[in-house]
Amino acid sequence: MTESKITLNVQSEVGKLEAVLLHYPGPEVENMTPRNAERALYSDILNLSIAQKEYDQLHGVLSKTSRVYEVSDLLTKVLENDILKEQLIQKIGEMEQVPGYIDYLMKLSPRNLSKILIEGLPININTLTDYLREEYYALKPLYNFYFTRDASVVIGNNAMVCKMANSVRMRESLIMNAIFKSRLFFDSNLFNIYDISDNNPSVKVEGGDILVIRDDILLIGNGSRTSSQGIDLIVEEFCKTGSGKKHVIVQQLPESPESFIHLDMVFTMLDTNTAMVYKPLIMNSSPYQTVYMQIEDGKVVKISSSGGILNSLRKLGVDLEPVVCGGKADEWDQEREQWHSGANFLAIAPGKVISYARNIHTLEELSKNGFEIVTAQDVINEKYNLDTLSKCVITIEGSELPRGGGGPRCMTMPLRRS
Ligand SMILES: NC(=[NH2+])NCCC[C@H](N)C(=O)O
Repeated sequence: MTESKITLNVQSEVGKLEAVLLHYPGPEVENMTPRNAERALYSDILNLSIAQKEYDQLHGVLSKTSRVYEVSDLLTKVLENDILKEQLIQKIGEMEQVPGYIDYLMKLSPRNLSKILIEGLPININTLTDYLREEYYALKPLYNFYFTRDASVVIGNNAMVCKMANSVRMRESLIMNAIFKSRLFFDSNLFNIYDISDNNPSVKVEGGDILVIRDDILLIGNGSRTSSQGIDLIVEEFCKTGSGKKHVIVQQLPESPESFIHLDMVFTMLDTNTAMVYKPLIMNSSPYQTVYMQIEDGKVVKISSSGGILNSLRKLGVDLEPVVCGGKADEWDQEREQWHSGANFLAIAPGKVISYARNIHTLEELSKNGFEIVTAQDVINEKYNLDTLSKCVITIEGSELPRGGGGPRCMTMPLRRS
């Protein structure tokens, strides 16, 4: 990471990625047992050493192609400032109801504190009540922090801090808020959904549900992680900035299975004119509505049901060719590959995307659509010059990482795209 500040700017899902925020998965992802894996929002427990090797491939490709920021480095820098440190610790003490640990945390060095805030802090057991509670942690590990996509989002020049649906991910948002608010690294406006939600428990917003399609179009998933009340707040904030027309397209999502948690698990952009779709939900008729909202000079002037994401976008001049996750032939392949984040792509430039190597039917479909398949290792070793390829999928190994419940889009938070 270099030192100069950058201005946040994201106006699309596919513009050339210039800066991205990552978190290298550490011991926090293993700090669980089958008894509490579900509470950690995991369907299985990862083998960390393999997950890290897989993550190295993602990290390697992104470091070659854009500027990479690591959350724990930024957090450590923030904690070097005593005032910011105290503000963050107080907030955590209050939100996670651990006032008794504040003095201890304040005495830790910035690096050590950053580690504990991410990897968790075991509870001091000196009362019978604590003993019988069978709780191992005072501060739970941030099991899901390697999915940096979810706790904050950059929309235009704004950083938005999310209000997570599950308390086990709440600290991620507090940390992201401290990082943006410090203004040490990024120039941007900041709005925090927690702060503007007025403690309304119905307000929930997570970044995996938010796609910036164009500077005037947001596509938002509405399901277990992002509520209608949350979307109404985003609409209000999004309306306030700038003048003229804006468009919000909302796609309802099923509550289960858990692979439908975010919109980016069923729909992601691959190029200016191509999207990856999970066909049963995006192209077939289903009980899940697509709703179009038009906003003019700060006011919602129209809300109507619209026949699907592709149709809504086409009306706004964004004509997308869908590529079917799992291939067109077999619904089981579609279901299985969607489960392993087969629709979750990150574009690092128009038509240049990253995905897991395991989803072979999806890759075959992409190949039929003119995408060259190259491995992350070959890109890292400079066997390919990405500038000379027009459309490509860079594949990373993914046996362990997808067990956490997400893919390349979930694991990356774009800070700047051109
Ligand atoms: N943008 C995404 N789809 N993120 C996936 C997050 C998965 C994570 N286990 C959770 O349940 O929160």
